[in-house]
Amino acid sequence: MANSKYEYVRQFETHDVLLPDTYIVVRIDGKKFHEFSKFYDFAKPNDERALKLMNASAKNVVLKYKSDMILAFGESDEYSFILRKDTKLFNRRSDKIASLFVSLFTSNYVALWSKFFTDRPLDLKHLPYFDSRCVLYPSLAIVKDYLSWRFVDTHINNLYNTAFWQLVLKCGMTPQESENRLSGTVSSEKQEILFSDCGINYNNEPEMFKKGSLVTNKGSIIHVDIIKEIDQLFEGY
Ligand SMILES: Nc1nc2c(ncn2[C@@H]2O[C@H](COP(=O)(O)OP(=O)(O)OP(=O)(O)O)[C@@H](O)[C@H]2O)c(=O)[nH]1
Ligand SMILES: [Mg+2]
Repeated sequence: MANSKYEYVRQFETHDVLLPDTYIVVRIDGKKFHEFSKFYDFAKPNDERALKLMNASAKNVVLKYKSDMILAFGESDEYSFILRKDTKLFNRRSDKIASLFVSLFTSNYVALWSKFFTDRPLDLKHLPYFDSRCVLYPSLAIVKDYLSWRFVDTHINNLYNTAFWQLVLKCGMTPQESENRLSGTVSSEKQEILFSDCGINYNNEPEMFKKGSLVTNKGSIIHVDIIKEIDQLFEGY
């Protein structure tokens, strides 16, 4: 197309190119999923259908960009996609990567919804949407700490939420009473409360709830102890 006198406005576009030779993590997070999960009556604290839908959507993102991907990890309404430090994807433009990942994820989430929520169609006034950001990590050691952070977060949140909701749903406590019961307790005490008050052995809870979900760059979805496996997961990167 011929240049027009308006062409100069292009100069105002900035391209935020991510530093070379640096690991890129794209993290997406459900917007207002507290409300969204309430509207669609997600099971508390973990809805298996919702988590599997997140995993299936993430798997399709991983497979689309598998040669650039090391792995992805998800819990609750969030997913992190960890890219190779030498990726040249979209010339390492941050806006492109963040926006394409989150729109591909969201379109998959919507398209696959009915496969997991078989008797609850999506309501046009309550559609899912996600935010997205690219974060750079300069060394493999820090990338490992990043993944370990998300894994430990999964564990801490899940233990608290499991104990909190079991005390409410099984023991008939009010949310305030349940919060008071758990206030100031460490992990082992929460597990003990779960066992003594609710008859639940935390070790027997589903692996996906306790450990989150990891998508390998071949598209397998696994639930592993990230801290134990951390070096193996990043071997060769
Ligand atoms: N019941 C239920 N709720 C879930 C599940 N997964 C995610 N959620 C909800 O999603 C929220 C995710 O946390 P946040 O991302 O901090 O909250 P948010 O409402 O999405 O807020 P923003 O991300 O800031 O928009 C949780 O606090 C829960 O309320 C689930 O499996 N079951
Ligand atoms: Mg959220």
